[in-house]
Amino acid sequence: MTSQLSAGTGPHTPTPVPQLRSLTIKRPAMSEHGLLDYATRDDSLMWARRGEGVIGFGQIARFESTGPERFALARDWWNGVTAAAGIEDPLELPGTGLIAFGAFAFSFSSTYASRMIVPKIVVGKDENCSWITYTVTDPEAELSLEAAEAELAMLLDDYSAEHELGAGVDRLVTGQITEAEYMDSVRKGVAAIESGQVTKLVLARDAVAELATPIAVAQVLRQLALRYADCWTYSVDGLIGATPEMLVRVRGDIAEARVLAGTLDRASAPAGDSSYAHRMLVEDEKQRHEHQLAIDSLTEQLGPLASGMDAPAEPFVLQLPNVWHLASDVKASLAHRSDGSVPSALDLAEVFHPTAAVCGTPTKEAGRILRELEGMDRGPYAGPVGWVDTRGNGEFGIALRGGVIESPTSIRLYAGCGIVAASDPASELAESWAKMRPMREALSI
Ligand SMILES: C=C(O[C@@H]1C=C(C(=O)O)C=C[C@H]1O)C(=O)O
Repeated sequence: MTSQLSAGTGPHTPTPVPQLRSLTIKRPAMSEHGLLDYATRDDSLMWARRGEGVIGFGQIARFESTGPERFALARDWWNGVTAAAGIEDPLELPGTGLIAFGAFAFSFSSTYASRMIVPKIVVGKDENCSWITYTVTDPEAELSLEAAEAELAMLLDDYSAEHELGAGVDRLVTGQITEAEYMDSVRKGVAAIESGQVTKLVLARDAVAELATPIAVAQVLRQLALRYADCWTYSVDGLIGATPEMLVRVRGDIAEARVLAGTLDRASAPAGDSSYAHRMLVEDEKQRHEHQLAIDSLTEQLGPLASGMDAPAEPFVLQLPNVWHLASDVKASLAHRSDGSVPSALDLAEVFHPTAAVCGTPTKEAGRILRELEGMDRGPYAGPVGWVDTRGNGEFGIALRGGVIESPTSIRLYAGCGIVAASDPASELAESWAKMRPMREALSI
């Protein structure tokens, strides 16, 4: 059953807004693996770090949009869904009640449809408790803990993904551009910087992993989550990965972001040199400059929306299994608007996207140049991926260190590098490979 409410305006056909009823109930404590115990289906939605987060099963509502208005249309739709929904949520925590997972295209010109998906069942966990949210459209459907648990048990038990042995061999093939073309685009990027058009440009490339057997998505996600414990492991409708970069997290009126820029391949580190990362990142002028540009772009946009902001003067070194990054955690108190509300995680994802860390500086000009130089559609790579609840809480990471599943046996991986005047094409190519390593390892390719 749908109401007469419709989402958005403009060239898009209005998507009917479903009338949802949802019930959230606290659940008993989970095992030490937390949510990972529930990451067994290849088709589930996921946002998790250190066993906490949200996993979604099934799809009760969905919205798609493209173009420059993709965020605004998604927001209108979500506001409509929220207004029409009957939500029973005694917990009222970030992530409880009705939530939607979202994945957004990097560019307004992408053919990738940005999407919001409301799961039928969500299992969630934070530092204090676990919960289940059950959502139905049928006005006659029973909304109870028993019905929710029965459906969850059925989804988890009945599912055994078929990953039969195939005939081919696993291989990695050239994506939309070759390695030589990538290095050429880096050269052109450096020239654009030297001519003063931009100060920084992020240039990306892709590679397609073709597997002999269907991708064991749940297994890949569990591996990423265990190995990349400092990252947020995500899975939204075929977009999967583990990102170290938090575009924005909103809890009540607090917004937080983890800004990364400045990378060092750990495979390049000389053995026994414990000060290597500090010297090559914290004490390196090029890396610090690149990092500062990323911080400035965030704080400039956050400033007008905040009543207070804490941006550390010195970045720290984030150590991941594949690379080291220069990282800064920025925290702000959001300014209340005249109606008392604060911007939602989805509002802020739109404001901050694309950051200098994945696009360049100044953003608009860098975006124009990268579309021209990259020669590929980034799809959802480097776009916001995460979830939002009906109170505006949510988490959107930047969809990095991942890929898009294009068929049961193929996945397109993406990686990019920040280019500044001192960048060297061969080093940037090597860095892009280092950034694809987590997915290649998880896929065993
Ligand atoms: C663009 C990517 O990563 C971004 C670029 C970085 C850099 O150039 O140093 C570091 C972290 C990310 O902000 C990617 O992983 O594809």
